[in-house]
Amino acid sequence: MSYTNKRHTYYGGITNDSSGTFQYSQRTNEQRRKHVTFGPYILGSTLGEGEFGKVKLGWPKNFSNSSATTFEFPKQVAVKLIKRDTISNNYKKEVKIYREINALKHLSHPNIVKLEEVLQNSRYIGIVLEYACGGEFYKYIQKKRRLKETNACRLFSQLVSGVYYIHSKGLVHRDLKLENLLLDKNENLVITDFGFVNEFCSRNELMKTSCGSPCYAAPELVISAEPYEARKADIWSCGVILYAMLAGYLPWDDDSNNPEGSDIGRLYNYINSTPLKFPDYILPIPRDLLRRILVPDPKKRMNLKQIKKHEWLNSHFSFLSITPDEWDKLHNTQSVFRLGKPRTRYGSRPQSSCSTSSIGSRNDKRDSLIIDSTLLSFPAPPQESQDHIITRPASIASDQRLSPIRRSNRHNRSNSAASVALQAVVNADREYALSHEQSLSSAQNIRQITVGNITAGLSPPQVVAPSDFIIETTPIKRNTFSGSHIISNQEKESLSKIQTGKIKPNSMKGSQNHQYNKPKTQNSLKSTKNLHQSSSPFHTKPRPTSYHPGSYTTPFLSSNVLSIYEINDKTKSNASSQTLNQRETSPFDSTPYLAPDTCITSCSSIESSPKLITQGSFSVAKPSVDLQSASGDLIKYKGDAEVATRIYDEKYKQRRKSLRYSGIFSDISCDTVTEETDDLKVPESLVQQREDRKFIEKTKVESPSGKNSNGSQNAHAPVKKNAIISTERSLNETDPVKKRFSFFSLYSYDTPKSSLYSSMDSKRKPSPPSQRRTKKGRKSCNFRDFFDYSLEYINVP
Ligand SMILES: Nc1ncnc2c1ncn2[C@@H]1O[C@H](COP(=O)(O)OP(=O)(O)OP(=O)(O)O)[C@@H](O)[C@H]1O
Repeated sequence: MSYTNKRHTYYGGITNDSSGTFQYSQRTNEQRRKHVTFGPYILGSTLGEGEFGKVKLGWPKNFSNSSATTFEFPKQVAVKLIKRDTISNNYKKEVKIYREINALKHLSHPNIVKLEEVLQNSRYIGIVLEYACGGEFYKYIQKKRRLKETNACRLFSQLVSGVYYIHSKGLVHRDLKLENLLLDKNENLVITDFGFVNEFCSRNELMKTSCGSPCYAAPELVISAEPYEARKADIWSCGVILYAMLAGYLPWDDDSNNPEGSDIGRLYNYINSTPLKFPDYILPIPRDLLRRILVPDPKKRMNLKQIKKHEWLNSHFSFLSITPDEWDKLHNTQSVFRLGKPRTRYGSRPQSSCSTSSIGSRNDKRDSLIIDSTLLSFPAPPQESQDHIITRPASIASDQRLSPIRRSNRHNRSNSAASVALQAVVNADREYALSHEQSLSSAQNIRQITVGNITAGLSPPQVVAPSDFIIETTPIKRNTFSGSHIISNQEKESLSKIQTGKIKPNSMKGSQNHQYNKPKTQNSLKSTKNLHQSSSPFHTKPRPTSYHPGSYTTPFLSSNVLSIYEINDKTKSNASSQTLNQRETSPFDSTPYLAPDTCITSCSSIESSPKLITQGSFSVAKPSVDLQSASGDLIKYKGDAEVATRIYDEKYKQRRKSLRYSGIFSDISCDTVTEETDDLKVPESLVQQREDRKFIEKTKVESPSGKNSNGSQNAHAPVKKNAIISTERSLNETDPVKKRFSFFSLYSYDTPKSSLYSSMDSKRKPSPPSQRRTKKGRKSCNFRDFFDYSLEYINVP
């Protein structure tokens, strides 16, 4: 059965002939004219649609095949196009974009989506991201109904490694969920959507802004008005994701008093009071891990360090023991340390970059560490990202909720696509089981076979791009029950080779570590099956979605939750009495005070071609103002004569050449937070910034004009208003103001259905930047202003 995945269609002159081999066909000028371009990229099919607009597949305009005999695939990217006018009046959206870009520039990890660059023209901002061709993770689970333990273990390890890395940088994701996970061509997990990212700055610093989706949000975000430990909230979300991987549905959705999950307060009370339940097929060891992660009390919840050491993840111990510093160094040494795709029955080589790998691993045999030489041959810059704001859900009909088919390609949080999809799978299962009560066991087998066949049929063409050569560092031999891969000595050697200097994963003793007596996979599965059989047909599976935002009805907040916030509002001091609405309007609100490094140059001409606005590092200087301009926003490709405008300073160019696979540059001042005990240390630079802030604040109080009591110019005045801007912003984060109401940040800011927001929006009419000040005196501004401030900041000598 042939398989054409339209989503990943490459229109750049490749034809797929009947024999399954790709050929390069000469593009005529006529064909070229049809191409829509954005800066140096030709845009292809729409990969998805989100809050900010479409995400398009892209590839370099001026790609030329260097080899006459073989075809090399151009590097594909995902271009997230954001219409400037959709964000110009929406500060929250501005902030999300800002956060996302800034965060991604500091993250360089194989399981975190990579920001290539950011371009803009007069109409669009384009965030160019690494293309995760494996598709959306929730669809992957949906296709498989639930993941095998080995596969779930592998993917969860990657999630943990990625999240640990994020935390090590002093950041927290705050919106981890299935919808924000993608897969790369090797079926590795890719964490995306850093729109809610924030920094936690110091040990146990608590956050005030609740983010994330209700299904994945830690209970403390909802049922308590206290600031929360953001890393622990991320860990909760990881637990929910793991549960969904293993069970095929989300936990805590069987409250008969709240069958639709429409009362969020009740749901979270239910979570707090009801022990976690597991379907029979989840085995004791992963159960144990889940029980320790999904603990409502964040203080009792496992931290990532403990999770990494859990028995269930022993087979991935070596991978998990690679420290954030080591990841950074690995990337800085021009070597790429990538995870290989689990072997499929079609062979071990990776799929072409044009293909999708979301079909899933068939064998789950490999989790080897691989040096992907293709990556060495491509100069690649920083990283990507995405944003998510959850739209205030409309109440959807139950039939809609059950539909596995999304109405459109639109990535609509209001329907919590992952939840809906998972629910549909489970419902289908249930229906099936009901209609085949007497022969459930055999029916299940048949279903499995059917799924297997479909999967096989859908497998993409097996094309080996010459550049897809992978060096597997060692033959894989397993000695664990799950078939998970353990790094062998040979691998260790290879690993050490690519690590220059003293880089050595701090612990490579994984192979000795997981020889505990777990049952063999087959047995496990067998026993699972038996259990499943025995429990059917009376086994009532919990519904797959306790909470998808689409299920909320109008009073989506339970009164008890609401009252907490009302009380908080009343008790706010004068200084902190600004309403939530007002707080929400500031683009600086809860924005990380990491020095902004995004350079948006003002577009003087209406029609200007996209310009590079992100340069990969906080220390990169502002691009020259006299940016070239050429015609065209999203323009039809007019042939080679058209020169794409792309701004690099020479220094940046050099860096991009010398560094592969990441936006982590050697001169980045983004410290790695290392763990001492169970908690992470604060980066020194952050401590310093905090001290500076305190000093500046003190100075401002003493003398607003920047002069000290002696009338002389304050010694720190040269730190300039830029630092003060940063200070003001970050001070806001540390205000002793009570936590802002959780759900306001969960829903879109301008959805007409949101009555809560409609009133806010009316108060949020933008005024000229110079006039805009919140009650706290923080200056707020539009997107352009916002980045201008960023520029000022980074230009401080
Ligand atoms: N790097 C990528 N590779 C492949 N597909 C992607 C990539 N980034 C985004 N997509 C696709 O585009 C869809 C929408 O992207 P994204 O989630 O980033 O948009 P968004 O504006 O943040 O919207 P939302 O907040 O509603 O999710 C995703 O669901 C995914 O299918």
